[in-house]
Amino acid sequence: MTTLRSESLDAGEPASAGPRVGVLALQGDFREHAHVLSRLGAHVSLVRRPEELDAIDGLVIPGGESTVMDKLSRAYGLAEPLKARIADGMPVYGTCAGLIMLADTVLDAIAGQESLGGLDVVVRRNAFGSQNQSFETDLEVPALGDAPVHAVFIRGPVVESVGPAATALATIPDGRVVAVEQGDLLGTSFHPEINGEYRFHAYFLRKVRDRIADRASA
Ligand SMILES: NC(=O)CC[C@H](N)C(=O)O
Repeated sequence: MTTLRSESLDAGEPASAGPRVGVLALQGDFREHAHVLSRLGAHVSLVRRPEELDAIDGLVIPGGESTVMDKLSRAYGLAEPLKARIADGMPVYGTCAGLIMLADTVLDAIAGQESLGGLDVVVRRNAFGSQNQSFETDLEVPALGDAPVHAVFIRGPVVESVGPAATALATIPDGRVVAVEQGDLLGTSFHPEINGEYRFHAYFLRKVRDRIADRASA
Protein backbone atom coordinates (compact mmCIF):
# COMPACT_ATOMS: atom_id res chain seq x y z
CA MET A 1 0.00 0.00 0.00
CA THR A 2 1.18 3.48 -0.77
CA THR A 3 2.23 5.39 2.30
CA LEU A 4 0.46 8.67 2.72
CA ARG A 5 3.30 11.04 3.10
CA SER A 6 3.97 14.45 1.78
CA GLU A 7 6.08 14.37 -1.33
CA SER A 8 7.60 17.18 -3.27
CA LEU A 9 8.40 16.11 -6.80
CA ASP A 10 11.12 18.62 -7.30
CA ALA A 11 12.83 17.97 -3.97
CA GLY A 12 16.56 18.24 -4.44
CA GLU A 13 16.23 20.51 -7.45
CA PRO A 14 16.71 24.26 -7.30
CA ALA A 15 13.65 26.04 -5.91
CA SER A 16 11.28 26.74 -8.74
CA ALA A 17 9.78 30.19 -9.14
CA GLY A 18 6.75 28.67 -10.84
CA PRO A 19 3.29 28.72 -9.32
CA ARG A 20 2.69 26.16 -6.58
CA VAL A 21 0.35 23.57 -8.02
CA GLY A 22 -0.89 20.52 -6.16
CA VAL A 23 -2.04 17.28 -7.74
CA LEU A 24 -4.61 15.33 -5.76
CA ALA A 25 -2.79 12.05 -5.24
CA LEU A 26 -5.34 9.81 -3.56
CA GLN A 27 -5.72 7.60 -6.61
CA GLY A 28 -5.42 7.72 -10.38
CA ASP A 29 -2.86 9.06 -12.84
CA PHE A 30 -1.51 11.87 -10.66
CA ARG A 31 2.10 11.22 -11.64
CA GLU A 32 1.39 11.96 -15.30
CA HIS A 33 -0.13 15.31 -14.35
CA ALA A 34 2.76 16.10 -12.03
CA HIS A 35 5.18 15.42 -14.87
CA VAL A 36 3.37 17.72 -17.32
CA LEU A 37 3.05 20.52 -14.76
CA SER A 38 6.73 20.26 -13.81
CA ARG A 39 7.73 20.40 -17.47
CA LEU A 40 5.69 23.59 -17.75
CA GLY A 41 7.60 25.16 -14.87
CA ALA A 42 5.17 24.71 -12.00
CA HIS A 43 6.35 23.89 -8.50
CA VAL A 44 4.41 20.65 -8.05
CA SER A 45 3.42 18.84 -4.89
CA LEU A 46 1.25 15.80 -4.31
CA VAL A 47 -1.76 16.44 -2.09
CA ARG A 48 -3.08 13.77 0.25
CA ARG A 49 -3.65 15.63 3.50
CA PRO A 50 -5.75 18.71 4.28
CA GLU A 51 -2.76 20.74 5.50
CA GLU A 52 -1.05 20.25 2.14
CA LEU A 53 -3.72 22.47 0.59
CA ASP A 54 -2.23 25.45 2.41
CA ALA A 55 0.89 25.35 0.26
CA ILE A 56 -0.74 25.45 -3.18
CA ASP A 57 -2.20 28.11 -5.46
CA GLY A 58 -3.97 25.68 -7.79
CA LEU A 59 -4.91 22.01 -7.93
CA VAL A 60 -5.25 19.30 -10.55
CA ILE A 61 -7.62 16.40 -9.91
CA PRO A 62 -6.46 13.49 -12.06
CA GLY A 63 -8.23 10.77 -13.96
CA GLY A 64 -8.88 7.53 -12.17
CA GLU A 65 -12.03 6.45 -10.43
CA SER A 66 -14.29 9.14 -9.04
CA THR A 67 -16.06 6.78 -6.63
CA VAL A 68 -12.72 5.94 -4.97
CA MET A 69 -11.47 9.53 -4.98
CA ASP A 70 -14.73 10.63 -3.41
CA LYS A 71 -14.52 8.03 -0.64
CA LEU A 72 -10.84 8.69 0.09
CA SER A 73 -11.19 12.45 0.02
CA ARG A 74 -13.91 12.23 2.64
CA ALA A 75 -12.07 9.60 4.71
CA TYR A 76 -8.89 11.75 4.79
CA GLY A 77 -10.78 14.91 5.67
CA LEU A 78 -9.91 16.56 2.37
CA ALA A 79 -13.35 16.98 0.87
CA GLU A 80 -14.56 19.86 3.04
CA PRO A 81 -11.34 21.92 2.90
CA LEU A 82 -11.24 21.32 -0.84
CA LYS A 83 -14.79 22.60 -1.25
CA ALA A 84 -13.84 25.67 0.77
CA ARG A 85 -10.81 26.37 -1.46
CA ILE A 86 -12.94 25.93 -4.57
CA ALA A 87 -15.53 28.34 -3.15
CA ASP A 88 -12.67 30.76 -2.39
CA GLY A 89 -11.69 30.73 -6.06
CA MET A 90 -8.65 28.45 -6.19
CA PRO A 91 -8.08 27.37 -9.79
CA VAL A 92 -8.75 23.65 -10.24
CA TYR A 93 -8.40 21.48 -13.35
CA GLY A 94 -10.08 18.07 -13.39
CA THR A 95 -9.57 15.42 -16.06
CA CYS A 96 -12.09 12.62 -16.48
CA ALA A 97 -12.72 11.40 -12.89
CA GLY A 98 -11.45 14.85 -11.87
CA LEU A 99 -14.16 16.48 -13.98
CA ILE A 100 -16.72 14.26 -12.25
CA MET A 101 -15.40 15.44 -8.88
CA LEU A 102 -15.85 19.07 -9.97
CA ALA A 103 -19.34 18.67 -11.42
CA ASP A 104 -22.29 20.01 -9.45
CA THR A 105 -24.43 17.07 -10.63
CA VAL A 106 -23.31 13.53 -11.45
CA LEU A 107 -25.53 11.04 -13.28
CA ASP A 108 -24.92 7.29 -13.08
CA ALA A 109 -23.11 7.82 -9.81
CA ILE A 110 -22.95 4.89 -7.39
CA ALA A 111 -25.14 4.99 -4.29
CA GLY A 112 -23.89 7.63 -1.87
CA GLN A 113 -21.33 9.09 -4.30
CA GLU A 114 -20.70 12.79 -3.79
CA SER A 115 -18.79 15.33 -5.81
CA LEU A 116 -16.96 18.41 -4.63
CA GLY A 117 -18.87 20.53 -7.10
CA GLY A 118 -18.06 23.99 -8.34
CA LEU A 119 -18.73 23.52 -12.05
CA ASP A 120 -22.29 24.31 -13.06
CA VAL A 121 -22.62 21.20 -15.20
CA VAL A 122 -24.36 17.84 -15.24
CA VAL A 123 -22.00 15.00 -16.15
CA ARG A 124 -22.78 11.38 -16.87
CA ARG A 125 -20.20 8.83 -15.75
CA ASN A 126 -18.96 6.18 -18.19
CA ALA A 127 -21.01 7.80 -20.94
CA PHE A 128 -18.97 6.20 -23.70
CA GLY A 129 -19.16 2.65 -22.37
CA SER A 130 -16.56 0.37 -20.90
CA GLN A 131 -12.78 0.37 -21.03
CA ASN A 132 -12.87 -1.50 -24.39
CA GLN A 133 -14.77 1.37 -25.87
CA SER A 134 -12.02 3.83 -25.10
CA PHE A 135 -11.28 5.97 -28.14
CA GLU A 136 -9.17 8.82 -29.43
CA THR A 137 -10.23 11.72 -31.59
CA ASP A 138 -9.13 15.17 -32.69
CA LEU A 139 -11.06 18.07 -31.23
CA GLU A 140 -11.28 21.71 -32.11
CA VAL A 141 -10.70 23.79 -29.00
CA PRO A 142 -10.76 27.44 -30.11
CA ALA A 143 -9.60 28.62 -26.66
CA LEU A 144 -6.31 26.78 -27.24
CA GLY A 145 -5.63 27.94 -30.78
CA ASP A 146 -6.10 26.53 -34.27
CA ALA A 147 -4.25 23.22 -34.00
CA PRO A 148 -6.64 20.40 -33.04
CA VAL A 149 -6.32 18.69 -29.68
CA HIS A 150 -5.76 14.94 -29.83
CA ALA A 151 -8.04 13.64 -27.08
CA VAL A 152 -7.86 10.22 -25.42
CA PHE A 153 -11.10 9.05 -23.78
CA ILE A 154 -10.92 6.23 -21.21
CA ARG A 155 -14.30 5.46 -19.63
CA GLY A 156 -14.82 9.18 -19.61
CA PRO A 157 -17.85 11.20 -18.60
CA VAL A 158 -19.81 13.40 -20.95
CA VAL A 159 -21.13 16.82 -20.01
CA GLU A 160 -24.85 16.38 -20.51
CA SER A 161 -25.75 19.95 -19.76
CA VAL A 162 -23.84 23.17 -19.25
CA GLY A 163 -25.46 25.57 -16.80
CA PRO A 164 -25.45 29.34 -17.25
CA ALA A 165 -22.33 29.83 -15.13
CA ALA A 166 -20.18 27.46 -17.21
CA THR A 167 -18.94 27.52 -20.81
CA ALA A 168 -18.33 24.64 -23.22
CA LEU A 169 -14.79 24.62 -24.64
CA ALA A 170 -15.00 21.57 -26.89
CA THR A 171 -17.50 19.13 -28.36
CA ILE A 172 -17.14 15.79 -30.10
CA PRO A 173 -18.58 15.54 -33.63
CA ASP A 174 -22.04 14.49 -32.40
CA GLY A 175 -22.24 17.76 -30.46
CA ARG A 176 -21.72 16.40 -26.96
CA VAL A 177 -19.62 18.59 -24.68
CA VAL A 178 -16.30 17.21 -23.42
CA ALA A 179 -14.45 20.26 -22.07
CA VAL A 180 -15.77 23.11 -19.93
CA GLU A 181 -14.61 26.04 -17.88
CA GLN A 182 -16.13 28.32 -15.32
CA GLY A 183 -13.92 31.13 -14.13
CA ASP A 184 -10.87 29.41 -12.66
CA LEU A 185 -12.30 25.90 -12.92
CA LEU A 186 -11.50 23.74 -15.92
CA GLY A 187 -12.63 20.22 -16.76
CA THR A 188 -12.06 17.75 -19.58
CA SER A 189 -13.67 14.35 -20.18
CA PHE A 190 -10.40 13.16 -21.71
CA HIS A 191 -6.76 12.88 -20.63
CA PRO A 192 -4.33 15.42 -22.12
CA GLU A 193 -1.76 14.33 -19.51
CA ILE A 194 -1.14 10.99 -21.19
CA ASN A 195 -0.39 11.95 -24.77
CA GLY A 196 1.89 14.96 -24.63
CA GLU A 197 -0.91 17.50 -25.11
CA TYR A 198 0.26 20.25 -22.78
CA ARG A 199 -2.00 23.11 -23.84
CA PHE A 200 -4.78 22.48 -21.32
CA HIS A 201 -2.24 22.44 -18.52
CA ALA A 202 -0.64 25.63 -19.86
CA TYR A 203 -4.08 27.23 -20.08
CA PHE A 204 -4.73 26.18 -16.49
CA LEU A 205 -1.37 27.50 -15.28
CA ARG A 206 -2.23 30.89 -16.80
CA LYS A 207 -5.34 30.92 -14.60
CA VAL A 208 -3.18 30.10 -11.57
CA ARG A 209 -0.64 32.84 -12.39
CA ASP A 210 -3.38 35.40 -13.10
CA ARG A 211 -5.04 34.60 -9.81
CA ILE A 212 -1.75 35.01 -7.90
CA ALA A 213 -1.21 38.37 -9.65
CA ASP A 214 -4.76 39.51 -8.87
CA ARG A 215 -4.35 38.62 -5.21
CA ALA A 216 -1.00 40.41 -5.03
CA SER A 217 -2.47 43.62 -6.45
CA ALA A 218 -5.65 43.50 -4.36
N1 LIG B 1 -10.41 7.68 -16.87
C1 LIG B 1 -11.20 8.04 -15.89
O1 LIG B 1 -10.90 8.94 -15.10
C2 LIG B 1 -12.46 7.24 -15.76
C3 LIG B 1 -13.48 7.87 -14.83
C4 LIG B 1 -14.32 6.78 -14.17
N2 LIG B 1 -15.16 6.11 -15.11
C5 LIG B 1 -15.13 7.40 -13.04
O2 LIG B 1 -16.29 7.33 -13.00
O3 LIG B 1 -14.57 8.00 -12.18
